Order: sequence, then structure tokens, then C-alpha cells
Amino acid sequence: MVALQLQSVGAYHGRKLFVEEVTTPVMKAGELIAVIGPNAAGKSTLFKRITGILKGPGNVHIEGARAKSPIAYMPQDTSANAVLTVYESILLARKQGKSWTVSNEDTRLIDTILQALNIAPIAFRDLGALSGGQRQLVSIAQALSRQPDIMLMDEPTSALDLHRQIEVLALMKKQARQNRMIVMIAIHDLNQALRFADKVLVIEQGRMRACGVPRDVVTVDMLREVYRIEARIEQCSMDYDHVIVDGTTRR
Ligand SMILES: Nc1ncnc2c1ncn2[C@@H]1O[C@H](COP(=O)(O)OP(=O)(O)OP(=O)(O)O)[C@@H](O)[C@H]1O
Repeated sequence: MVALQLQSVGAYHGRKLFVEEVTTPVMKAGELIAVIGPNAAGKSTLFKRITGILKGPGNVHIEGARAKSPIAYMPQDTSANAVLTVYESILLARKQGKSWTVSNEDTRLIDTILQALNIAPIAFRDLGALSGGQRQLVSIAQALSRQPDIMLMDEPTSALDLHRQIEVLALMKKQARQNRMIVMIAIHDLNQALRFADKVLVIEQGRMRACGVPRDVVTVDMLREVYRIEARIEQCSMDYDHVIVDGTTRR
């Protein structure tokens, strides 16, 4: 079973260290981890360091991975220039770094993903002709098609309507459990993080402020200090904690 731990991890843009000394608890197969923090805190930078796109000190320690390239990364920007259909783009993502022979297993998996994300009806549309939300769903499909051990998704639901946001986050939680993946999702919607995450990792000014179960991490004090908001945390009728914002504060 895969396990991931960040050990004193930092990340450079050019010569400047934008993320420093991130040491997490061990993240385990089956877990969904929400990565939260204000704009420019370093969430994307951290993801790019974990994937190896950016360099930096420390160690991204992975144990028990099944795949040779265990990480799939879904970037924040999902715009596409390629002249491909949705189906072709997912197949291409699946075949990245593998033999180009297309097997029944490949086509079956892609069909399952198209159904799960409710995008089968647009499977043969050109990528360039999709809406922003549709492009984001295709990007999720591409990442899922790689059947990774570790899935890093940078704001995967930012362009989706509320119904689709919940569908996608519930699907990712199920995928994490069923396929024994670690799923890390950078997300701004704290209520979605509280509802779906097993753990929440807070990044503030390039450093990890906290990582743990949502109830311990998303607190009134954290919201005041990190987000500069005055808020209450109350339980909704379904027992989920919910952030209710009363106002913003100045620094
Ligand atoms: N290519 C780059 N070159 C130089 N600096 C960069 C680059 N990309 C990001 N940065 C800087 O790194 C810092 C962290 O940015 P990052 O994109 O990781 O933040 P984030 O937490 O993902 O923010 P957001 O929530 O706004 O997406 C910011 O100060 C940003 O300006």
C-alpha cells in the first residue's frame, strides 16, 4: 500500500525558496487530503515540487507504490490547444510513458471514467469546443485514466457548478478508497474540505501551519489568523462541520 510523507520539503521558483520546511504526517492509501490556504500561499508550488516539476530541498518519501510513475498531477490551468477529441485526449493521457497498443482494458477503463464523470455525451467533441467546466472534467478524466498511486489535483472543482463539485469530490473520495490511492486536492471551498477530506493540510506563506483531521485544523482561530475572517463553525443537519462567515478583519 502506498504511503507518502513530505520531509522538510521546500520548493524554488528560480533561486527563491517559495515553500520551506514542509514536514507532514505519513499520508496513507485511501486518504483524501485537502490542501488549503490563501492565494499565493504556495499550494500549487508544493504540488509541483511533489511531482518533480520544481526543485527544492527535503525529501518526498514514497513507499509501496505499484506504478513506475506513481503520481498523476492535474494542474490548475486546464486550457487546451491540442486538436484532439475528449476521448483521444484521455487515451493519450492513459498511454503516456507506456506502449501505444490500445487494449480492451484501456477502452473499458476510459468508458468507466466517462460514465463516472457524466461526460460520455461529449466524448467525441473537440477539446477546443468545450466549456471551462467541461474542460476541467476532461482533465480529471485524464488524471484518473493513469490509475496513479498518488493523485495531486490543483483546484479541480473551481469551474464546476455545485452539483458537479459534489459529484467530483464524492467520486474522488470513493476512488481513493477503492483504488487505494492517496488523493491530495488543493481547494478554496473550506466547507467542501470539511465535508470530504480525511485530513486537511494548511499552507500559509510557504510553510505548513497544520495537518490533521478537519475538526482539529479548521478552527475559528485558524480562520482568523490565516484567512483574516471572523467565522463560526457549526454542525449542519447532516453532521458536517460548516464554516459560517460573519465578516473579514484587517491585518
Ligand atoms: N513561475 C513562477 N515564478 C516565480 N514565482 C512564482 C511562479 N509561480 C508562482 N510563483 C510565486 O510563488 C508563490 C506561491 O504561488 P502558488 O501558485 O504556489 O500559490 P497558491 O497557494 O497555489 O495560490 P492560489 O490559491 O492563488 O492558486 C506566489 O508568491 C507566486 O507569486
